[in-house]
Order: sequence, then structure tokens, then C-alpha cells
Amino acid sequence: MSTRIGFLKGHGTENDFVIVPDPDNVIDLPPAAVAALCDRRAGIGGDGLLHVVRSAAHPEAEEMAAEAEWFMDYRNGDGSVAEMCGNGVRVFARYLQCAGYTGEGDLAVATRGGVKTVHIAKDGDITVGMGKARLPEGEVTVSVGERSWTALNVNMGNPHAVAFVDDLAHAGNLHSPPPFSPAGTYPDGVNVEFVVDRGPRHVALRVHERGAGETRSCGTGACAVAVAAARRDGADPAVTGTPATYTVDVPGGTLVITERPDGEIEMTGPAVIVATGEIDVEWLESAAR
Ligand SMILES: N[C@@H](CCC[C@H](N)C(=O)O)C(=O)O
Repeated sequence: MSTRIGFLKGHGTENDFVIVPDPDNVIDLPPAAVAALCDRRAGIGGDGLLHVVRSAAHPEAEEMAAEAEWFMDYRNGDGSVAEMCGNGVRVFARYLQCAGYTGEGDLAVATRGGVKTVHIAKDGDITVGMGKARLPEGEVTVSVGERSWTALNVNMGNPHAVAFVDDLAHAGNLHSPPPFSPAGTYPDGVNVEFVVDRGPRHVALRVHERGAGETRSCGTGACAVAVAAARRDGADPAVTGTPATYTVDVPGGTLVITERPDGEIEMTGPAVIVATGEIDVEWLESAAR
């Protein structure tokens, strides 16, 4: 009988994750193992992986341990590391609730993008304090086929480029990352959101995620889009003194984003655990070779 590692599968607006609980940080998860687990045909399948570790047990999080007991060690589906995942942190909290580590109410979660406060509501939705957006300067142009658009840089802990388009179909098949000019603008990669208007303070997006390809949702991306839309609409809360709330439709559901005059952003949406199972360690070791 080979050794087994417990896992769960979950999603937030269909941005889906393999969840690997590992409180003491004893499971070795090199990039190739993460990519094998996230493989949709030969593995479990997921846009990313949530490695659930006690902050005190992880060298990247031990400094946050006094504030947040748990660290979301987030990996993209290709095995790369990312600073933050907005849908992932809600699913991470849902796992902690299902496992009995936390109940309804507030919870602090350590991430590479800092400590985030998560609120698990009675009605089932989960709200995350996403912190403030940064808007790095510089004009960039993103192209798909013969069309091109100016994109706004928005950093939500991780990098995003937001382009407003007339039709989401103009984003094409998004099988590969769309090119930017100037070339080499994002040496570490970028998440790209294509956005259309659906109504007052209501937009819809498609996204190409760094390290995952086109996904059904991106939480940090939805926040970046709400920030970009508020600037475009003359509704920047720092200028108007009034919070701006945007409904952001993603292919896998809907997220609600509010930015306050102090710049703090909150995102609310669902988080669901759909399955539990066991990973065969022998398979994982050979798949990761
Ligand atoms: N899906 C996530 C973002 C995950 C990280 C991203 N692909 C990156 O590399 O920055 C979200 O919900 O925010």
C-alpha cells in the first residue's frame, strides 16, 4: 500500500484549486509536482494549488505568524509562485471552516501579498479585505490579432493589465498570453483582463492568468478591473470621497468589489469545496520527475 496525501478540490466563481492541507509544512511540492496535480487530464486539475500551512511552519510566513495562524502558499497551475489569489483566499478560508479550524466571522490569512482579513458570512459568501491597489505608471498596448488597446497597469499584490474592449469575443481564444508593446514590458509576466460594460457600475471580464491561461474567474483581476473602471468613470473614491461598488461578471459567476475613499478594497463572492480525496505519493513522485 503506497503512502497517500489528503487533498480537497474547491472553487470560487469557477476559478478552481487543488487544496493540500499541510499544517506542519512537511510535504515537498516542487513546481513539477504542482503542475502534475493541476493537470486536467493526467492529474486532479486546477487553475492553481492552495498549500495550507501554519504561518509559523513556513519560512516565507513566520514573520506574519503573530497576526495570522495560517499561510496561503499559493501556486499557479504551471507550478509558478504568485503573490496573491483573491478567489483562492476565499476558498482557503472555506477549507479552514470546513475542517473546523475557524467558524463564521473574521479570520486573518497570511499571503505573500501580506495579511488579508477574510469574513465568512452566515449567508455563505466570503468577503476579503484585498488591501489597496497600486497603479504603476507607463502606457502599454495589448494586441489580439489586428486589434489593439491601451491597457492600465493595476497591481493588487500581483500584476494586472486592464483593457476596455467593445466585445469580449475580441480577446480571441486566449490560448497564449497576448503580446504587449513595448515588448518586454512584463519580464515576470502579467495577468490580462479584457472588460466590457454591462450597465452602470457593472462590467464583465475575460482573463488570461499568468501561470494558468484563460480561467473562469480571477479575484485580484476583478479588483483591478473595478479600480480601472472607477478611474475611467470619474468615480475614483479618493477623489469623490464616496465608496465605489462594481459588480464584476466573470465567466464563472459574479463578484462584488467595493473601493473605499482610503483606497481599501473589499471583494465578496462564493467559495465552495466540492470533493476530498487522496493523492498517491508514488504517482506524484514519478509525475514530477
Ligand atoms: N486566480 C487568482 C490569481 C492567481 C495568481 C495569478 N495567476 C498570478 O500569477 O498573479 C485570483 O483569483 O486572484
